[in-house]
Amino acid sequence: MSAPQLVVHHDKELMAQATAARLITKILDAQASRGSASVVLTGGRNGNGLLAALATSPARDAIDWSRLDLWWGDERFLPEGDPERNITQAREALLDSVPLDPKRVHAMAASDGEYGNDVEAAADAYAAELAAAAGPEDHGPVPTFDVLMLGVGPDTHVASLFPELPAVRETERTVVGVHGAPKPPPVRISLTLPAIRAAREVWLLAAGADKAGAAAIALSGAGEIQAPAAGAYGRSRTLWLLDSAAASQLPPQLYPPTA
Ligand SMILES: O=C1O[C@H](COP(=O)(O)O)[C@@H](O)[C@H](O)[C@H]1O
Repeated sequence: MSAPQLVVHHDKELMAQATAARLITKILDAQASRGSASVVLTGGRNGNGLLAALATSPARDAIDWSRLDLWWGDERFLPEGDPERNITQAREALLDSVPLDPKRVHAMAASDGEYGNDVEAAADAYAAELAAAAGPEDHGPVPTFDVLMLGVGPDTHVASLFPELPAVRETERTVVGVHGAPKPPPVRISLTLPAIRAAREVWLLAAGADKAGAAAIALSGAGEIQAPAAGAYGRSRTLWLLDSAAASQLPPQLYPPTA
């Protein structure tokens, strides 16, 4: 477990641009040292803002997009192409404008896909895809993602792990179907906390005043069942990327930093 580190940007636009630059560097470093990079994308406003910033960065062309694996932390279980699906929004923000290898874009199934409306089968299939991508060096059923990003919801949810729902209590499976999510749509697919913790680096994104309470709770010692964001950490690094509005309720011992 790595203790959270905080980076607070002035506003959400700056946070998106700086985080896009950070992600580009991280992908380049991973490709240089391991040949390819793996990134887990998040849905939501902050995640899509980051992808849009990356799309307009001239440095995006430094990335070898054909040597990048993209995974998702969660997906809204809706028909293919639905505008509310996380992958639809990611395609629009960035993915359709860069030369990715389609075989390395690991989408979670849609509700009209090969598993039909069976969200458990769709979750199991994603778990199997992750397990097939993991090697002996990963010591488990999930690849050691270079960066796994999570948008923090105003209720402290991350991926589709909502406070007190069964998915956040999962300790064995790496991917689960989620029912009864308080944020629409109610049916979703999500990585679990054990899968999230397989990542080398976990980046939690929180921008906007509506995230201030969630950041304060998750960073103040709350339990992960009540505050799922508190249970998200990486093997080597856990980075909270905030804007000043989202940092406005942090306790003074956390922010602002003392000299
Ligand atoms: O529904 C979701 O919400 C969260 C956070 O979204 P935001 O719009 O409040 O930033 C996101 O992390 C998750 O991937 C998504 O499915």
